[in-house]
Amino acid sequence: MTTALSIRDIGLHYGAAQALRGISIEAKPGRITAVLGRNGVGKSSTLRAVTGINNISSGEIVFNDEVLKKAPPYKRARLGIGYVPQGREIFPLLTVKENLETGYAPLKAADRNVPDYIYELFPILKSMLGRRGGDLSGGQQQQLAIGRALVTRPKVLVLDEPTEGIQPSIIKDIGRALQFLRDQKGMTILLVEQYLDFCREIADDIYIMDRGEIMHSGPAADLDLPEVRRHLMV
Ligand SMILES: Nc1ncnc2c1ncn2[C@@H]1O[C@H](COP(=O)(O)OP(=O)(O)OP(=O)(O)O)[C@@H](O)[C@H]1O
Repeated sequence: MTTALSIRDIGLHYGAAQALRGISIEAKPGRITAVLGRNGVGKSSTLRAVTGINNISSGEIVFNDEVLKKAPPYKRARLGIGYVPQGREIFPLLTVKENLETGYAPLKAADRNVPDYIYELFPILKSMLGRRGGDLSGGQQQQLAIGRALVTRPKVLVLDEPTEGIQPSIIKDIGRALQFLRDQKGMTILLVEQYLDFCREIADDIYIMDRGEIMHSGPAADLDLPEVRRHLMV
């Protein structure tokens, strides 16, 4: 399974306000690509453009050689774009099992099951299947949100600040899970983050974003740390 996602020179507006100014990002097949930036620089807007929640005003997004045009979110989910939104968006009154099953929506009837490897990655989900989503800790909810996205059988997994508000031990589990998905499942992963050390540990390619533009990009190993820290400072 090797699928690439290519964001080409996209612009995005909220009314008259321009949030993205010619963003280009290549999420290469079977690699983890991280976009780093402070609050409000346009990271979530970029991911919402990829998932079809927000329309772009210029440029194009290409998934597996197909230009996505105005395909709505459910069609993109069906194509294989899995999304873990900022703040997780777990259904608090549904059980863990029911939250996972919401991931069935884009699947054919025959595929409507939860693959075992999801429980191997996040054993806590199996032990809490009957609990309400709202009773889980932030870290457990993040694992549930990733599990739910994996139920949709994504080829590309897109995550919005997966470490936000999460305790260090669970951040490590999430990092290991993303590396497993890359290494064992050949998944292409695109995430946005503010947490530099997490990205340096797991990402292959890193982009730095500031005020709606990409300021720097390259392999994680070649990062110019003082320059990156300057962009991440509030
Ligand atoms: N629905 C909206 N309507 C109007 N302006 C918006 C909307 N969503 C975001 N913005 C603005 O667009 C810009 C980029 O926001 P975005 O949420 O994409 O940034 P971000 O880097 O993800 O920040 P955060 O880490 O706070 O989520 C900001 O100036 C923000 O105020």
